[in-house]
Parts: sequence; C-alpha cells; structure tokens
Amino acid sequence: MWAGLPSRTELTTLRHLGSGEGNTSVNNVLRERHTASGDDAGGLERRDLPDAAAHAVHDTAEEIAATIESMPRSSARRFSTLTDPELIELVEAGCARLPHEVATAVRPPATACGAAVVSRIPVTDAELGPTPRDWRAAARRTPRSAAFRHELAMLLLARCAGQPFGWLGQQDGRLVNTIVPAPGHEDEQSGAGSTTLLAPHTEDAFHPARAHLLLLGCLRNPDRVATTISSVREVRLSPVADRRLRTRVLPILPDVSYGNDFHRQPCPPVATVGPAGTLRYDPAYTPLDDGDAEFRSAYTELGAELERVCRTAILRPGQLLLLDNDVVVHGRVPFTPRYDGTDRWLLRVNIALPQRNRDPAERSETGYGQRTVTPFAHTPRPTPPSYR
Ligand SMILES: O=C(O)CCC(=O)C(=O)O
Ligand SMILES: [Fe+2]
Repeated sequence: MWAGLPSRTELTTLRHLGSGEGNTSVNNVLRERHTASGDDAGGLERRDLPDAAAHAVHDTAEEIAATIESMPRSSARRFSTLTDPELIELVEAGCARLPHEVATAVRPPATACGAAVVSRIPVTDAELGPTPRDWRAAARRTPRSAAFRHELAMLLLARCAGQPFGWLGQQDGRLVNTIVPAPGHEDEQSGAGSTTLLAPHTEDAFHPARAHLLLLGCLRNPDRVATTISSVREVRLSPVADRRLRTRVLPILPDVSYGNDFHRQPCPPVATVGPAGTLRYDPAYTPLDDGDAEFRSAYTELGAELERVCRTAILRPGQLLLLDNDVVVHGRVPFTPRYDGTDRWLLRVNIALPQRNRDPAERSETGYGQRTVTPFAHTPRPTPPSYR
C-alpha cells in the first residue's frame, strides 16, 4: 500500500509549475505543440452518419422530449439527470427503433488510433441559446430546450454503443455531462478548465469501473479548440520501461471534478500498462515524485511516446468523438474562454461494454468510494451488435 500521498491540490499545483519530473515532458511539449489550432487528425477514423440515420436520432430525441414535456410539471422536473426510469424506458424504446446504421456508426473504434470522429448530427446554433456558464447552469434547461434534445440524442447514441452510465459524485450523477469552460476553474485539470493544457489522461483512470468508451459530442466550438488523442497501440516502449509500467507502483487519485479530499483514503498502487497492453494514465493525478527513479524514467518515456503519436481533433458542431478509453488518452489544448454565452460547449457520456473484461487485479479496488449510476445495466441491449 502506498503511503504519504500529497493532497490533490499539491499535485495539481506541481503540474502547473512543471516541476514534477514525470509531468514536465507531457505538459510542456504538448503545450508547445498544440497551442496552434491546427487539425492534425490524419489517421483518425472518419465515419459519416447517413442523413436518414442522423435525422432519425434527432427526431427520436425530439419525440422523447415532447413526451416528457407533456407530463405534469412535477414529473418533467424529475428528468434533470436523465436517470428517471420512465425516461430510460423511452430511450430504450427509441433506440430499438433507430436504423442499424446508428449502431454501426458508434461501434467501438478498432483501428490503431483507437478513436473515430462521427459526423452529421444536426445542430442549429441559433436554437441552442447561450453556452451555460457551468454544468449546474446547464442542468437547469427545460424539456423544451434544444440542449435537452441534444442530451437525449447523445444518450440514444451512447445506448446504441453500449451501456451509458454516470458517477454519483460527478455532476450530480447526470448521464450526459456538460463540458464548458467555467469561471474560476481556468487552471483546473478537468473539463471545466481552459487556459491550461488539459494533460492527456484516461477518463476516470482512478476507478476500476471507468468507461470502456467515451463519447464527446460538440455543440459549439467557435475558436476551433482541439482535443488531443494518443493511442497506446501506436506507442513503442523499451523492454525495461514496458516491464516497469506493468508493475503496480503508484496510485491514481480522483480528479478535481469529484471533490478534493481523497488523499486521506487508502490509495492502492495501480499498473500503468495492463496485461492486455491497455493504458491507465493520468499524470496530473499521479504522485510521480514518489516513484523510484526507474519508474519515473519509464513514465517519462511513455509520456514522450504519447506526445510523439499525439493527434488533435477540432470538433465541429454536430461531430462526435468516440474514444476507446482502454487504448486512448485524451486531453485538450489551452484556450481563452469567452464567458459571453458563445463558448465552446461539449457533451460527454461514459459508456460501459459489458462484454469487455479488465485485469482481475482491479476488482479489489474500492475506487475511493465513487459509485456509478447505471440505469441501463440490467436491461438487454435493444439491437444486439453483429460486429464485435
Ligand atoms: O475538452 C475536451 O476536448 C476534452 C475534455 C475532457 O477531457 C473530458 O471531457 O473528459
Ligand atoms: Fe477527459
């Protein structure tokens, strides 16, 4: 058991100062390379949703929103997290009616890059209204709003891919998270940050129940801010580094979106590279200074490789980025927030693939007490996939 962990605030501060040995190369090199807003998405799989399929998603979301709106006011209010059982039933039924091209478009990325951009979800900027100032403001949307319809569309798409889930301790357990730059969080290592590079990370690397797939949907991105993507399948490690990164040396802590008090809890070390060559990586929330020299050197080598293979994707409104969270680490280049209602606005859904197993060694981890919200876990998937 690892002991003596600094607080997460200290860790994050270290990163920002660039003084953590293992962090520096990741942070600084990526910052230099990716401040320009060029799209470097060569090799990223591109998938177009056929028009009819894209409109079917849009129309189904609209129907569900209309059904909810027709309910008495008190019932409609229950749908804020999208976890209400009646809403889940509507999504299940809606998903079963969607053309099979939708499930095909959101199948797990199987290329070396481990990520796919799916295009052509209809988004009309004029009906979106102002970008919310933070996720709490976003949660106050009404069933009649375009934002609510887009959240439902994301949920339908995610359900076609697997089992969407949320985290009780993050954004109040909402199944569709809002990613917008939030005042006061500019330097934060989370989706609410902006002016600081969001370091490459496995989503929720600290937890054994982290997503297998991550779906990011773009509603607005006027300054062409790029998401970074690096795949472990394209990384080449020396045998020494590979061996070291497969041993359990350091813990990974929950990110700041879960709160700030986890250093008091037991922090079991985890393997950075799993037995199947998968990646579990979050340098901003790993106490790298406590690793031995050999581990730190291996971690630095991995960081340099992730930088070498890094691609950037500038999402346009109506585009989705589908990431294999076991294979790909993602981040975001720094940008200047506007805070005038026209800011970048993404939606995010965590997706579990029940047919995918992880390292059995992870089963004993407690995940710092963080619990998932899994309303789709006990219902059979409406359109069984033929492609896995
Ligand atoms: O803003 C982005 O492009 C990615 C943010 C991110 O890491 C996330 O939402 O999990
Ligand atoms: Fe992320």
